[in-house]
Amino acid sequence: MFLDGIYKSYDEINVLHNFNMEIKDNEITCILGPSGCGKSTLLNVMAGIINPDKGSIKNNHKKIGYVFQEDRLLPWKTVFENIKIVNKIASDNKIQNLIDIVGLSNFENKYPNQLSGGMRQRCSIARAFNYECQMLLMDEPFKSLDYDLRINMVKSLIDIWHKWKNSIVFVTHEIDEALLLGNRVVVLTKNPCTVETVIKINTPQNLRSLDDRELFEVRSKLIKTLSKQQDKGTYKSA
Ligand SMILES: Nc1ncnc2c1ncn2[C@@H]1O[C@H](COP(=O)(O)OP(=O)(O)OP(=O)(O)O)[C@@H](O)[C@H]1O
Repeated sequence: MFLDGIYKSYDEINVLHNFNMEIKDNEITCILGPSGCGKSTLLNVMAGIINPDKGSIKNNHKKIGYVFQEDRLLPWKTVFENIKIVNKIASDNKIQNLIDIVGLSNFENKYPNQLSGGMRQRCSIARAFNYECQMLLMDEPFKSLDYDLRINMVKSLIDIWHKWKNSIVFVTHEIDEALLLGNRVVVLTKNPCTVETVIKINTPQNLRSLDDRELFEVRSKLIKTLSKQQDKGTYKSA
């Protein structure tokens, strides 16, 4: 996908101003940027949910999935049914496997109001995996999870992506998530939102550990770049 000269304003706020970015096929692109810089707006433009004021999007992907910051589950459907609904021909075994991957075994017949916020979000992630899209947009999908669960979800996402090799665009405030997941990490600026830096990480995801030399060097670069941005206090690194 290419975003070419994208502009998007809300009233007097120029959120995206001549924004250009390429999302490579079959890669995970992680996006970091100051709070309120326009990351969700950018994903919404990519998904076609909002139209840019100007600019063009070149996209070969017919099926785009989206994991929103909130779970958006159907309250009258169970966990199993919420996951099934986006791909009704998926086998029950496949859906059960996704439920197990996201750690919701034994909750298949529960309704969203019987789950915690983190469990609902994991259900919405399983639903996105069941959708089998060519491009998956994920807006801070693990933010309601505690550290251990987040790291487990990162590992599950890597396993699924290895089988599937679709394009994933993953917005996060967590540097460690970006380090473990991204083939590329894009840092955005605020007012207006533009691409500050793109860092490529060469070590394959399944061989990465946060102590690796390459990740250590990328972390230092990211911290340096992000510290130039406003709201640098919103970034966390374990
Ligand atoms: N529908 C809207 N109407 C008016 N202003 C909006 C609208 N959506 C977003 N904005 C403004 O646009 C800017 C970018 O918002 P956006 O949600 O895209 O940022 P973000 O980087 O995703 O934020 P966060 O890191 O807090 O999730 C913010 O100043 C926000 O207040």
